[in-house]
Amino acid sequence: MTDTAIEAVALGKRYGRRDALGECTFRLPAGRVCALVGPNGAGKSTLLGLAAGLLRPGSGHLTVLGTEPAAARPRVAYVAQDKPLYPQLTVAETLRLGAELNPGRWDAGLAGRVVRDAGLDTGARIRSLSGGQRTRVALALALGKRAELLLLDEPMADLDPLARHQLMGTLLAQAAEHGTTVVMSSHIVSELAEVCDHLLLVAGGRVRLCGDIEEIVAAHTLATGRGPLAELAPHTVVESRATGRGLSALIRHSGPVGPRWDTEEPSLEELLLAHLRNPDAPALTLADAPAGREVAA
Ligand SMILES: Nc1ncnc2c1ncn2[C@@H]1O[C@H](COP(=O)(O)OP(=O)(O)OP(=O)(O)O)[C@@H](O)[C@H]1O
Repeated sequence: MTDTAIEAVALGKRYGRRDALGECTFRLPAGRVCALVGPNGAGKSTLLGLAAGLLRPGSGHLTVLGTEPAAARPRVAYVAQDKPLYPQLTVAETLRLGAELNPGRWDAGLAGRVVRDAGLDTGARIRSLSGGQRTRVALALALGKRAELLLLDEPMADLDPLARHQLMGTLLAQAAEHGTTVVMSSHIVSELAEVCDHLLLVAGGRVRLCGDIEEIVAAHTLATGRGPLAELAPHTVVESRATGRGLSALIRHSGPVGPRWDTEEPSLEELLLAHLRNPDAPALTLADAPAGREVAA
């Protein structure tokens, strides 16, 4: 078993003349729960489709669980953004199909529990279900597969808060018990902060941040003061804004910050928002082991 779930080297993908992803280089260690974040159109679904072996790279290279994405498919579960299912099948027939397609791996108890927990009628046809109920069936299929890598494209978007909380709990418990790697795209940053330990931020088809969340946060400082901004020049300034108290800057520190600045660690949300507002800030990719070292900027 490889210690790397996904490795991309100069990965690129075009649709016609449009670059959806370009020059993406990153490594996701196995066993992590990774938040895949980025603005609309950033390339998140494209990246997940490539990792799922459903799209082919236009350039560069991608390995999944130590092999080509297509070869890894039996060990990977992918829940696409639109949660495609067969509308004419019932919930029970859908789960039976999951069992047939995954001989030797299928966990019927877990898949059944995920649908029964919401009181879903297993005789109901998929086409009669609400969006959130369909999502639940799609997640039941993904979890029942007992995959080594779960690729989830906005899995929680149409679930009610209780269902989100409950399904996220099931997902994390399963991931922890079986060492499953999870990659989850979402726009709900506050929720990701609670469940993810790894971050991949893409914007404009490029990797902007990648690494352990605690280490990425620790590499940044929120500095507030009366300036001048030039005092922060030794550091990488991701964003600076005028506030009631003078200036507020999110920096990637290189050494101590001057005494005229109050400093604190940013929250993940503050850090992500600053990077999303400033997509041209220098990228940061942290090595994952042993203590997290910067390997590229
Ligand atoms: N099938 C396609 N044909 C042509 N262009 C596409 C196709 N799929 C995606 N794109 C384009 O590729 C870029 C990346 O799209 P992608 O769906 O990967 O972004 P995303 O980060 O998942 O966005 P969102 O957060 O809105 O779901 C966008 O500019 C999009 O218009």
